[in-house]
Amino acid sequence: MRAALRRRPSALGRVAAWSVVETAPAFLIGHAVAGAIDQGFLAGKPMTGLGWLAVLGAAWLAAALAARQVILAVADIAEPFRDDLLHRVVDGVLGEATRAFHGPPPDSAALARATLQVELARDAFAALVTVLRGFAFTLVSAGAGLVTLAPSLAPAVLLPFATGVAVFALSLPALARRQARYLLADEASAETITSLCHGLRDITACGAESAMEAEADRRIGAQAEAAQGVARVLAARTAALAVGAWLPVVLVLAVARDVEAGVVVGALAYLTQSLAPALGGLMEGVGVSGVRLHAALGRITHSPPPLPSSPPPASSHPASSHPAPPSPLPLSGRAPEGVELALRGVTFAYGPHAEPVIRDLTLDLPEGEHLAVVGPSGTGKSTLAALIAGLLTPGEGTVELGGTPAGQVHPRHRVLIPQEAYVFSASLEDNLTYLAPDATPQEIRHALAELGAPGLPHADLDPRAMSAGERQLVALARAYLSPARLVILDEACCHLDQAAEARVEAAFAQRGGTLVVIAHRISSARRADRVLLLDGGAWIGRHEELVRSAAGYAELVAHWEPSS
Ligand SMILES: Nc1ncnc2c1ncn2[C@@H]1O[C@H](COP(=O)(O)OP(=O)(O)OP(=O)(O)O)[C@@H](O)[C@H]1O
Repeated sequence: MRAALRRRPSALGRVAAWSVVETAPAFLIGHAVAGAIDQGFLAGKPMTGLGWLAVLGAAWLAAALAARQVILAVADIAEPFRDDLLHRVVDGVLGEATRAFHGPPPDSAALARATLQVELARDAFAALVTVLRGFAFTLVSAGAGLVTLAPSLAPAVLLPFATGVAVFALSLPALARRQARYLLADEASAETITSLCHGLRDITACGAESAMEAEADRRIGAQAEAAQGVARVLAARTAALAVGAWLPVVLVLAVARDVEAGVVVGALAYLTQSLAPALGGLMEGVGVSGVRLHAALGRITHSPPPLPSSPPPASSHPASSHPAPPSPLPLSGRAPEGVELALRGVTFAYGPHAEPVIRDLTLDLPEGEHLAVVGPSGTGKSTLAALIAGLLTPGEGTVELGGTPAGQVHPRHRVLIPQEAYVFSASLEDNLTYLAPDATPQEIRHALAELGAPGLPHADLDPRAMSAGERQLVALARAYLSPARLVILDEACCHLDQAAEARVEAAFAQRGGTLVVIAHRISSARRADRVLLLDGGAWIGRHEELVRSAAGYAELVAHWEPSS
């Protein structure tokens, strides 16, 4: 900051020169008011009185023009300050990435956060320079005006004013600490809630809603407490303002004996029109911009302090994070009676004014059936999968599993495996038995053999070190071992080769229960008992029937065949 101020002496000079003009009314106000009253209106010379007021009006006009110039000059100081900070941030992040050549790539999210802090720092810096300058020049102008107008009244104004400034200055360190704590708490709750939103699907799939709700609650509570801490220190500002700005009014009136009326009003004008607003502006400016600048610079120059303990919730993208083991499954949720899946007139849109993705879909899937869902991208296959799993609620119609609304079925009784499989950092056994705590080692071996995954490492899994295909095999084996009678594979084999995919689908088909596969290869559709085509409308039938009866399906098959 010092470097930024020193680098532009001409801008500093302009700031000072225009500040003199801007704060000239602070000097003139008392003299003009006293002159207008004593020499003009009380002396029976209204034109003289008006003349004094006109002088003051002209000074205010010039001050308004000067204020504009001050802002431009301050910008000339603040912009290079911003550029400087930005260089440091970019150099720092890129330098770190270059040094750790074989390490992870540059953290672009951290860079984006840091550049945001730079913008905040620039704004706060400009605001602080403006406020401090305004306070200093107003203090000098109004102080000089007061001392020259009414030396006998000056101590009654200036002493309490200095006390008010001191009280405020003393409260600053505590305010800075509490503001910083508040900013951290705010960031922690934003981060938690963002990652909860990103991991919503996994959280629901794992039944971790109540644990995650408690976590969000904890963060929001901490933020509220930090905000109350800030508010308590801010109360000290009210005391400082009372002592510095309003006590002098009483003192001036108490000691103003043998002083002309115009001089008393002039002295009070210095206080109420110049000094008190300057003190209020200082408190607001330093209390907000100063503390904000302090926090932003702290963020930029130091790594952020660790957030309060407890790991973030699992992201839906294992490769980009270290998911922690999910919380135990909740006790709520029902076991369906049978697993016949029934969709009745289901319509679903992602917003009240959005076009429905699924429109009036009716579908019956008896227990044990294997259904493949196919269709061009964006036609609602994943949305249907989420509706069947009870993760989304239809706007109209019903989705029931064995007579129980899909949303009320306990997570153990239906499993949805998305494209990005969820694996947490724990042993293979922990991962596989999450939905089947009683599975025996023999059952685990059997599941892995059936799915063609006997070679998975048994030691603690590091999701980031595993291939996407390995992660899918872990998730598939976990679903295979679970008691779920409805399994939904939403492109869950997309990272496996065709042979491995065929083996997995065959294993699930033999396992029993109902199987819904969102297919990304024609071979998946061929293996299914029936195929549901979503292409804006919905068509259902056996593969051969659909090839004949649905032009969209024939086109899709023709498109897929060469690569299948
Ligand atoms: N959370 C969401 N909010 C708003 N719109 C969404 C959301 N998820 C999906 N959509 C939109 O709903 C439509 C259907 O999406 P969906 O993912 O179900 O299609 P899909 O057939 O599975 O596509 P793909 O084969 O590419 O995975 C798309 O237009 C998509 O942009």
